[in-house]
Amino acid sequence: MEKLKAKIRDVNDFPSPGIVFKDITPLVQDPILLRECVAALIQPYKGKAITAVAGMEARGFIFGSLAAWELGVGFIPLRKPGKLPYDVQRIDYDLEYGSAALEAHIDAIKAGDKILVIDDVLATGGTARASCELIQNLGGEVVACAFVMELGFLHGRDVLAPYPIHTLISY
Ligand SMILES: O=P(O)(O)OC[C@H]1O[C@H](OP(=O)(O)OP(=O)(O)O)[C@H](O)[C@@H]1O
Ligand SMILES: Nc1ncnc2[nH]cnc12
Repeated sequence: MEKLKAKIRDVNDFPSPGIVFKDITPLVQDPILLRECVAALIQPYKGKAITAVAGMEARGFIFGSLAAWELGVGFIPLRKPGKLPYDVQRIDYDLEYGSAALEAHIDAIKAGDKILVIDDVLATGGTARASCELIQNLGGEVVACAFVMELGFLHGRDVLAPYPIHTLISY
């Protein structure tokens, strides 16, 4: 996983002063590492009963849709407000650098669906926790949350305590 770390770039003071932003664009531009990264993300869930992968806009779309493809299941986009065209359910939450909201189509998940949640970064856990609650509010079951990296000093794991977590890299 050191190879992955080497391709994640620190950008200081983005998007606001004091934040060290973990930029995954060098990683996703590397075709071999991108494949290795997605393979490692989905490894614990191969052969498990997963109905769909859900990913959060925007970076969760990159890893989530590739993971869905590899697992042979569909992808559910959890989007920023006002982007989904049909009827939505919404959830509001806080993150490391502000507050935000996500929406899902009301027919994206059926009762009993088993959902794997995928994103690039687990920071405060606000985004992932809200995503899990949105999925549950629509009747789905969250099987686990998988992330490329975890910012351990922000204790997102505690916020996500009710859910199994899989991360590839920790800072
Ligand atoms: O654990 P948290 O503190 O909630 O932070 C993690 C979230 O923050 C980033 O998304 P962001 O909202 O910046 O959106 P983006 O993917 O569109 O850049 C990241 O992609 C995660 O979704
Ligand atoms: N420090 C960080 N770098 C990249 N994405 C983030 N999402 C929340 N905090 C982040």
